[in-house]
Amino acid sequence: MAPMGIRLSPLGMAVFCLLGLGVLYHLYSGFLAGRFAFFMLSEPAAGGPETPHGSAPAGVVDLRELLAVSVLAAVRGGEEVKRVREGNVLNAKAKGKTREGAEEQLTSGDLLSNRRMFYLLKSAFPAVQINSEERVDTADQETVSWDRSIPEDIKQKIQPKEVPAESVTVWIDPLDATQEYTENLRQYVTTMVCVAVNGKPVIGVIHKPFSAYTAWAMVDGGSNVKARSSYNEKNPRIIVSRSHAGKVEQVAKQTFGNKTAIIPAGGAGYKVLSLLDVAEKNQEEADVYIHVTYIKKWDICAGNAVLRALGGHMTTLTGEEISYTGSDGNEGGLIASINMNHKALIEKLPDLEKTSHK
Ligand SMILES: Nc1ncnc2c1ncn2[C@@H]1O[C@H](COP(=O)(O)O)[C@@H](OP(=O)(O)O)[C@H]1O
Ligand SMILES: [Mg+2]
Repeated sequence: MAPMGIRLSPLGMAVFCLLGLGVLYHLYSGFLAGRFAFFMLSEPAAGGPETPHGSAPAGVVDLRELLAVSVLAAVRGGEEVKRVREGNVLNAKAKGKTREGAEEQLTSGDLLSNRRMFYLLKSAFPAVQINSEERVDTADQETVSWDRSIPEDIKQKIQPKEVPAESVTVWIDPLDATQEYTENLRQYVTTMVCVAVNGKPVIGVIHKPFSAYTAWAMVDGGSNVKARSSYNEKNPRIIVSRSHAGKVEQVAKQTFGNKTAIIPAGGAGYKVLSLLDVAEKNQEEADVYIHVTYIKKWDICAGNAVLRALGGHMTTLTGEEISYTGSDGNEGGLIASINMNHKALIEKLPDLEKTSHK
């Protein structure tokens, strides 16, 4: 049998210590040092380390640049959405059904906008993960490049802020409210880009192609849009889906009473804008946005980021934050509000499980 106690000679001890130091040095100079550098770079880096072309070092992205490209992508995608609608050749076809059995439409507007938005973002930030509602046809690449210019209003309001490229997930919705687009209800249509960092929605862009209106916001950064000065907390107007409603009317009435005003509208982007101070002719106003069926993360991420940046909230119906990494679906419904007691709203909601079995 081997002896239980092992004795090392002084030479053995020295070799052992040297080996240990070697391992520590390797860890520190490689992985840990990299992490530490990213951490330092996450601080606003006015005049920080830059490559000769003024862009962030490899492996790192500047959120201000990402915001600028996101706005451009939403606008450029919107041009396609508008062009297809005005040309009246939508080539609409069914791409499938939702879990509730509603037909999901796909048009040339969705596909052409997606192509533009995806390749613009991908060429500007090749290292970043991009999740889009529509599939990208790699055989049909578009060569669109970003000239690296940052619009004046973004420059004035936002400081450069670098984060590791691997922590970023971009979500694109090339045409929100496709159903309404096919019905020519143009006011509901938006294009959206969202940037999540470690799953948290940080940058949101919501663009209305038919009125050339764009809202953007960055958490802990700035925005070009703000909350309204007041909200009706006692008798809130509830904005809900017109084409994927599920039991939302029932939920809203059970929560706020039978007389509560319910506004059916298309598009998740449009419904988030209805909670804000948006000076737009065809934009309705509401106090709370509720959605009870399954929904995809590209539909809600940009609105979630904008609300969060302005001090509002978008959570599941049980009050959980939605993480914008991993799977593309959100199962828990959503409730969005700003300048209201969001927790109190959630506590008022009926148990959805019970409601759906009624
Ligand atoms: N139950 C569901 N399943 C899948 N997608 C849903 C859904 N409910 C809503 N959505 C999507 O969420 C967006 C907003 O929905 P609504 O207008 O009904 O409020 C729409 O996105 P798209 O138009 O981008 O497909 C819609 O398709
Ligand atoms: Mg959508």
